[in-house]
Amino acid sequence: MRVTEGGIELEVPGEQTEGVEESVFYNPRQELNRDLTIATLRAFREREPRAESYLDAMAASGVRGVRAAADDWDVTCCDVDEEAVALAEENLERNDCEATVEHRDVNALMHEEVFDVIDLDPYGTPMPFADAAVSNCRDLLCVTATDTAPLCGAHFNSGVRSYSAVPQNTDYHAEMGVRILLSALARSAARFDVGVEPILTHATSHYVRTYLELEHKPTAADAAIDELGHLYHCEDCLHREADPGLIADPLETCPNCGGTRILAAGPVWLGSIRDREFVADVRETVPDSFGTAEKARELCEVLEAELDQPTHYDQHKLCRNWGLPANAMDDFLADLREAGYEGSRAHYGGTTFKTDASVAEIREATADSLD
Ligand SMILES: C[S@@+](CC[C@H](N)C(=O)[O-])C[C@H]1O[C@@H](n2cnc3c(N)ncnc32)[C@H](O)[C@@H]1O
Repeated sequence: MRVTEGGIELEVPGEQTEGVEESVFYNPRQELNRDLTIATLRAFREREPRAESYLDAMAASGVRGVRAAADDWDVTCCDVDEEAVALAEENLERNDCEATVEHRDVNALMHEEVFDVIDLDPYGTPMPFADAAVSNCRDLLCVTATDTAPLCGAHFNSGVRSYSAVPQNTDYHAEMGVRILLSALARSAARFDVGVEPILTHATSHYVRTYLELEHKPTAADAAIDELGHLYHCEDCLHREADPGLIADPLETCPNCGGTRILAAGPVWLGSIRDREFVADVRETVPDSFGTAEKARELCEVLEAELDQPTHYDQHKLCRNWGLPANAMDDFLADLREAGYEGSRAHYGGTTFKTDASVAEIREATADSLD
């Protein structure tokens, strides 16, 4: 079937049924991910003009590589699958784009060659590729993880195995995934004296995507490790606390309700998940011609305004816990701000928000409007 995306044309094997395209080599649901990738590459090149080489490490149809090559990146497409490699070659040719195409295990390639930008987009966890990527990427590492159940603690053992951390299944599950992934990548990078700074991260539908600016310096690796810590979550009243530092000081009893059903997660990334200015640059770089332009810009806008707190609340879940009907999110946030707290929407979904108020303070600040 023929697919058009970001101004390029692809031929991918598969059937088009009722407008939904299905192919093992091309996932239309990842178009937002790819549009943001291209916008991020453009914004990053403004920031770091010497960045030239881009490795599409898991090329499949070659869609990312073709789109980057059309933007004048010096592209290498790699895939371990023979059919994918042939397809990527055809799609490059179809769009008059040049790139090096490698048919091999990308871990071996990354250990042999250094790239300015590496894009990891595997099925499931990216961690088997993390060591080779962080040690052989000069400037920007782009990573997708689609194993959201292990990341958020729903598949606990798998999460522990893949990420060498303890994830917990909470009401902020997508954010748990973001922070477990960033923690694991920061720790992998630190082993090679590389520091990571997440300049853009989002959790969208069934994946987490992050862009890490790398600094090859032990002090930068130390600074990234300083962003790690633990999260404690009360299953009864939804109170949560962040505990910075690698040495955990676990909560035994909830300071809000006295409950003892406390979940402990970590090490997680407690630092910022994006650079606001960079996200604004990305938003401004998204052209109208991108299929997901509106969605991409909206996502960037929410990310720019989102507070840095390491967990978000779900307003509906809180109100259910209090046995009260939820009101409009704008009114709810206005009450928090009027009471002197910070409040923002979160990009994790319609009823999610962030605040510096504790669960008890939220209850008090919004009581008049909800009761
Ligand atoms: C999710 S698909 C990539 C999708 C593509 N990047 C896109 O945006 O449409 C994952 C690809 O990774 C490839 N892959 C898996 N393990 C690999 C490895 N060790 N080295 C290179 N490619 C690998 C698979 O063959 C598959 O084509």
